[in-house]
Amino acid sequence: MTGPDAVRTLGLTKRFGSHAAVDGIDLVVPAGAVYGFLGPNGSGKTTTIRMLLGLVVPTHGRIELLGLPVPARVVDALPRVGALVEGPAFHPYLSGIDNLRRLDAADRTSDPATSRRRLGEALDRVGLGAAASKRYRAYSLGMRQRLAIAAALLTPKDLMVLDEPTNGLDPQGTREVRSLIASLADDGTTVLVSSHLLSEVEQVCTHIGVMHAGHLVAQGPAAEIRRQQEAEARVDTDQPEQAAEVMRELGLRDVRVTPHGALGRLGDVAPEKVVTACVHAGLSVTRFVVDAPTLEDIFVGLTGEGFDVSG
Ligand SMILES: Nc1ncnc2c1ncn2[C@@H]1O[C@H](COP(=O)(O)OP(=O)(O)OP(=O)(O)O)[C@@H](O)[C@H]1O
Repeated sequence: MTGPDAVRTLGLTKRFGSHAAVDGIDLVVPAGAVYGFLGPNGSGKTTTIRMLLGLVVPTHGRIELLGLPVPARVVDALPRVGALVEGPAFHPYLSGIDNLRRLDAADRTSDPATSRRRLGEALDRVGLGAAASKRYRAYSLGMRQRLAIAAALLTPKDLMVLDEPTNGLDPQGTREVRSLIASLADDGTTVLVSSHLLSEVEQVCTHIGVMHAGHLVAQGPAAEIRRQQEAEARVDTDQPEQAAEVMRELGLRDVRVTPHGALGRLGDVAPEKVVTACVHAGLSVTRFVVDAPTLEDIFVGLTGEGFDVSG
């Protein structure tokens, strides 16, 4: 997709007293991305999202949403942004569709003439078409969260911002929300989704940003972060010291000698170069392995904290 990035911030900062909840972050969410905004609880994700949506005034920094400066043009940007931040209040004894009808009627920007069609489309969009007339109290947790997303989709959106949409959901509900995120992305909607549970979003993210203590400690395409951050090459040989020397000369970092050979972080060095250089140096290589770290490993390295993978 071309056009401006869906979200861009520069030096975005929020202080509460002397505490910087968000400390000078430069967030870039490209149009068309599913951006996983990850980090442990309290790392500043919600505060960032609230600033993006004009709900909290930044202490410093600039924000652009869909190419428009916020807060100056927030009124023009927000109708194109669907948000799930606090979750709308639904009436337990009303059906899903009646709940949406109430919300739509209360929205001064929506057109009553098209309400019926838009309600149907939003419910179908989240897979609740068949359960539209069931009472809200009979919905499962996953269905409730999908109805909240439908509420954000009553008018077409270019960007969806979902703050911890899988919080409190069982594995089935989590899968439902995840597949909904994937289908929103298929339709060209940019999605910014926050989570402290890596496993819940990593499968659907094209991009990730990792928050730690108010700082954005990593950001970029998910594949690139996986590739660049920590991939390690391991050479098994009966001449470990010489192998380590070759690896250092090639520019590998953190090179260590092991009982069976040597290993080091590849960085930008192509793995095949390691093998070629070892062979050229006259080493007999008995095994060569590249260990790509899991995102979990990377986050533990970046934040010093594990992500709760069980939920
Ligand atoms: N209104 C507020 N007043 C004072 N401190 C606040 C306020 N809102 C957030 N904080 C603090 O800012 C820090 C970041 O909180 P934030 O809610 O943005 O984190 P988070 O990453 O979204 O975590 P969580 O997933 O727990 O919501 C925390 O230390 C929190 O206590």
